[in-house]
Amino acid sequence: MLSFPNAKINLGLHITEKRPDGYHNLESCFYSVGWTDVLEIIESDKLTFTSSGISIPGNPDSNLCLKAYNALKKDFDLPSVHIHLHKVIPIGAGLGGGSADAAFTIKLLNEKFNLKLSPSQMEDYIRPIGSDCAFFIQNYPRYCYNKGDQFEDISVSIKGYYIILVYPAIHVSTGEAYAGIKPQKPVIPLKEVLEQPVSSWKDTLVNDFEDGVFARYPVLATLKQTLYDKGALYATMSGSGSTVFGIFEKEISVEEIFPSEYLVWSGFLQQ
Ligand SMILES: C[C@@](CO)(OP(=O)(O)O)[C@H](O)COP(=O)(O)OP(=O)(O)OC[C@H]1O[C@@H](n2ccc(N)nc2=O)[C@H](O)[C@@H]1O
Ligand SMILES: Nc1ncnc2c1ncn2[C@@H]1O[C@H](COP(=O)(O)OP(=O)(O)O)[C@@H](O)[C@H]1O
Repeated sequence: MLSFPNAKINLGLHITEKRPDGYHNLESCFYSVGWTDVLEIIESDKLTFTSSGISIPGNPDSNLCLKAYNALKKDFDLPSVHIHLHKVIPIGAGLGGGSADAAFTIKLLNEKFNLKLSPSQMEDYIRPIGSDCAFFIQNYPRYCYNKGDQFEDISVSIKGYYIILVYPAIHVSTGEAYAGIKPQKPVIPLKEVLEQPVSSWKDTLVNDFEDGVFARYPVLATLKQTLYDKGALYATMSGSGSTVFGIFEKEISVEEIFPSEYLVWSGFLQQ
């Protein structure tokens, strides 16, 4: 059985407070985009994991797909499987690719072995594996809060706009990005900003990680400005970076804008 774990972007991101457990509370809007990995699960005589495409740092035995399998295995008599992941979404890029792989593993196993888990039960299995994993279970644009693992529906739609995502081959560690933050409540509530048209977001929709990460990697600020120069209505960094994206009213050609080592995805937003 095959599935296609997709990336997310953050529309606004406020780190509001440090929690007693060392994590941070945040508020953001997670928005699914069509940059995808490919995940296949087949029955096998022993549990194995392989990957192709972009090389994944770390030991394959600790891949998030296996963590997701093991989380279900504790409660269900699952058969052994072979999991193959073809990695396309850049890693450590603020796109939540690894979290999507974990969540889609749970969804695929639920379907393949008819476990009859509800979306909220699947969210409970995946939450301990990574803060933004739970989003990918239901996978539609939502306001998120707490550690980024609790959700509310929201009226925001950028469906039909054209988006360009650019990963400039810089790996930002999520933990380090959080370490550089001074938490504070936003002046204008995020939900209020998101109800306004995209064309007004430039001065009001803010990612709190930008200042610290741009100070370390000034090329990211240049990249954001390039997207505005090309006509973006709105441009920002996604999550803790380093991917920067621009939202455009219509399709634009991305050829020759960016250096060849950058990974670029563009397309119309479907949700
Ligand atoms: C920043 C965000 C925002 O969308 O996305 P990405 O940039 O990763 O896509 C997320 O909060 C990333 O969540 P996720 O990538 O799942 O983080 P985790 O693996 O759970 O945590 C990595 C490290 O980041 C810090 N961390 C993470 C989440 C959180 N709410 N507070 C934190 O302080 C902790 O130091 C933790 O050890
Ligand atoms: N299936 C996977 N895909 C990507 N990264 C994975 C995966 N499994 C484990 N990891 C580990 O998780 C880390 C961050 O993954 P990723 O979700 O891409 O980050 P981010 O959400 O910050 O973009 C990587 O450094 C990698 O070592």
